Amino acid sequence: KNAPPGPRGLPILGYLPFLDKNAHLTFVKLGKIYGNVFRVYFGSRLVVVLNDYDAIHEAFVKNAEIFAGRPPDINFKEKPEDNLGVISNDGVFWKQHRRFILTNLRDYGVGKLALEPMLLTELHHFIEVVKTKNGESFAVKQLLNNSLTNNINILVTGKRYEYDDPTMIKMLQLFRKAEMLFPVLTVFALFPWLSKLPGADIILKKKQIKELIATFLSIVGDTIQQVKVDYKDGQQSNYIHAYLTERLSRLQADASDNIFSDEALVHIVRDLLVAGTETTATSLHWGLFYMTLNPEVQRKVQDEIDRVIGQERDPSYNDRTQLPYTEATIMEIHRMVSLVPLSIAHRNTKEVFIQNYRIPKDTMIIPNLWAVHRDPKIWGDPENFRPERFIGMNGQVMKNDHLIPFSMGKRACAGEPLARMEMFLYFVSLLQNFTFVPPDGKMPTLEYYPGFVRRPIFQLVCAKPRK
Ligand code: HEM
Repeated sequence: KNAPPGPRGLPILGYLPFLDKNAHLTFVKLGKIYGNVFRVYFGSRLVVVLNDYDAIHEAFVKNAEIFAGRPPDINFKEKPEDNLGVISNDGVFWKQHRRFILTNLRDYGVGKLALEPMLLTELHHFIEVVKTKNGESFAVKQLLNNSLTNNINILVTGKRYEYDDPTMIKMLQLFRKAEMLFPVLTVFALFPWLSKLPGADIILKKKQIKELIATFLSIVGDTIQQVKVDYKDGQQSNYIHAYLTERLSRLQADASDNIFSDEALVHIVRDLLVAGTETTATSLHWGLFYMTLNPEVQRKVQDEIDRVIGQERDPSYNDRTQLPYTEATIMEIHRMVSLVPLSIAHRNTKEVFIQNYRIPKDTMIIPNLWAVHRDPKIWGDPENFRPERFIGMNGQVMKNDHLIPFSMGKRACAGEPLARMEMFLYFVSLLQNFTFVPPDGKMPTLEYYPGFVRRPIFQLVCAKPRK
């Protein structure tokens, strides 16, 4: 009764055979037929899709506590002890770990000027390497991964790696393998039951995924062991040290408190490294394509940077109030990219009504962030790359609540302040130093691989030095 409407699927398979490999596009079409809260069946599992801003806001903000759950099986977990990370967990474990991550990142100066020197040091290394390309075309993603993984590594483990350090090389190989497996990992995130079918080992590369996860956890485990060597009681100089201190003080207060544990630490560090590298690196990758494709926008951003910062001084996060057009361009990149188009699935922990539809307890909830960012009712001309849409009459940045690349509510991206700082400093520094032109005379295409992160298929950029 009062269930959301939705298409009929096939027996057993549900709507699965009718989904585009980019499910967000299928959902936009279904939204036009069934409205912006509709249901589909993935196999026998009920899924409710929230397909516009109002529906997502009503669920994730107005009913934040109820929608803060995650489906228990979305993250390729075979045993309960595989579920010790922060991204795919919920309940008390998730709440306490999430709070600890947010407090820690804030304490290390994330989102504030205190973090800037660290980010700028890493950024200088990155810019110097881009300069060595001498205006020739090159694949930038690997380098972005190098640099952005260093930022999150310094915060979490206290370590920075040279780009040719064996640990860095090993980590980046894993990121590359993970990227290749994104399409199948997404299949498992949405249809976990498929992993139990005969043939999943081969067709869905289950074995490779298991190996990848095991190798990643083992590298993280080794790193934690190294970081522990110089740990002294009470130290908080990086996330791992702070975690050990917190665990100790909890145990002193209550010997049975096992929420903070050695095993959980490995999974959480893994989550932070993965979430903190791939996302910002891919957003910047797209950003450079949009600059290549829109030279007049690039010129305006560069003029603004030259006027406010000049060619010599490093950018500062404080400059953003003086760089409205640059800020607006970064916002437009986030909107066009919609990096995680279907975010990460949520679960409602109680029965609830959204837009008068009854959503039974424990339903898998998918917010279509892509649909919000391409909604013509909000943006008018959503297909056009037009930073001016974020500039008000007074020439200042005009925030728009409908821009939600980090999602909304209690589960919104825990790294948003870090990502915003990185996006600003890297983008400004890149355009201060280089002009991006079509590599080998070819315009980048905007095609992307299927998967929960929209990754461009085109790889090359060409960075012409400006000085
Ligand atoms: C442009 C960059 C980024 C984008 C677009 C992005 C986007 C997202 C989105 C859409 C989610 C899911 C939110 C939800 O479930 O409703 C998420 C979760 C998360 N992100 Fe990010 N993210 C970015 C960068 C980062 C960085 C740099 C970190 C590093 C700490 C990070 C850490 C996390 C974590 C830990 C979660 C899980 C939060 C939870 O489940 O409570 N992200 N992110």
